[in-house]
Amino acid sequence: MTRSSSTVARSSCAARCRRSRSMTPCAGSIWETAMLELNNIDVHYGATQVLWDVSMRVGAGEIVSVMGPNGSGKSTVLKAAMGLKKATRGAVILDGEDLQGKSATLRPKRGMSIVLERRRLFPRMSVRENIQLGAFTRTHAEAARTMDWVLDILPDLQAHLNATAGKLSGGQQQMVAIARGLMADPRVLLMDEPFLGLSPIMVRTVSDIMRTINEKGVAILFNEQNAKLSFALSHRGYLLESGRVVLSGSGEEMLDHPEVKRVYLGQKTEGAA
Ligand SMILES: Nc1ncnc2c1ncn2[C@@H]1O[C@H](COP(=O)(O)OP(=O)(O)OP(=O)(O)O)[C@@H](O)[C@H]1O
Repeated sequence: MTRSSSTVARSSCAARCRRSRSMTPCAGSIWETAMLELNNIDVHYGATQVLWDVSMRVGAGEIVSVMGPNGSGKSTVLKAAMGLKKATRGAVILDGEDLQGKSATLRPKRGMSIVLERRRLFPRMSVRENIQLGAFTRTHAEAARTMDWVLDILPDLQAHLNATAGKLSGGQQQMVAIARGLMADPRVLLMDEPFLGLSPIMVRTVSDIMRTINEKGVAILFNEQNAKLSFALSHRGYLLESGRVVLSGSGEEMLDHPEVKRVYLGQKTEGAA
């Protein structure tokens, strides 16, 4: 299959997914009332372009995944959304406000925060100190209130607040990283490879935590290269290949797409040799 024929087929599928959105509970009005929008984003590292014309939407209350193979640009999408990597073209819109070109520190103030890939904790600091770093834009009183809310979502952290972060297991460290992201009291939480390096049990635990966070009214945009995990957890998903969005739809539609099944789920599909 050639790239061009594949792209045409996939683009029409993406359009069909959008047109048929009322068939799925997650889309419809949510699509129309996008909270976070990436519009036609290009990103370069030096002279090398890694994202081309990437457009994505995250509606209030949605879990949205970005799936794709190694090096397809998933992390760069999240970094561009968070302002950690400047897009060379396009716009990042949060609740109608164009954040493109504005400082990354404005995002938490506007209700967006990120859980970085590989946790990025300060290993010699305590769990409490690591978590509190996420509240750097907030008052002491606000941070204290949010800490209670965070510990309600992640009660297992309570017993480890005074422990040295670097001594925790990978799964516990991921909880700390999530807690730190939540301390900004975000309305949209970006999660860069939240399952990286976790055991299957911890993957289930972190998936459940993501659902709980979402049920509390926080929209989530996350990336993951396992198709099943990505699309089973998300209301909607995007497939990114070589820096381009090649397919989008509801989680169910993505899991049911013949190409996702064949290439990313290793399933034989009708007509396949
Ligand atoms: N700091 C950087 N400098 C130069 N190139 C980079 C940098 N970061 C990423 N890249 C390149 O940009 C492309 C996209 O990388 P990115 O990390 O966004 O992909 P990814 O889909 O998240 O990959 P992975 O699943 O392996 O984390 C890759 O070709 C990568 O080598």
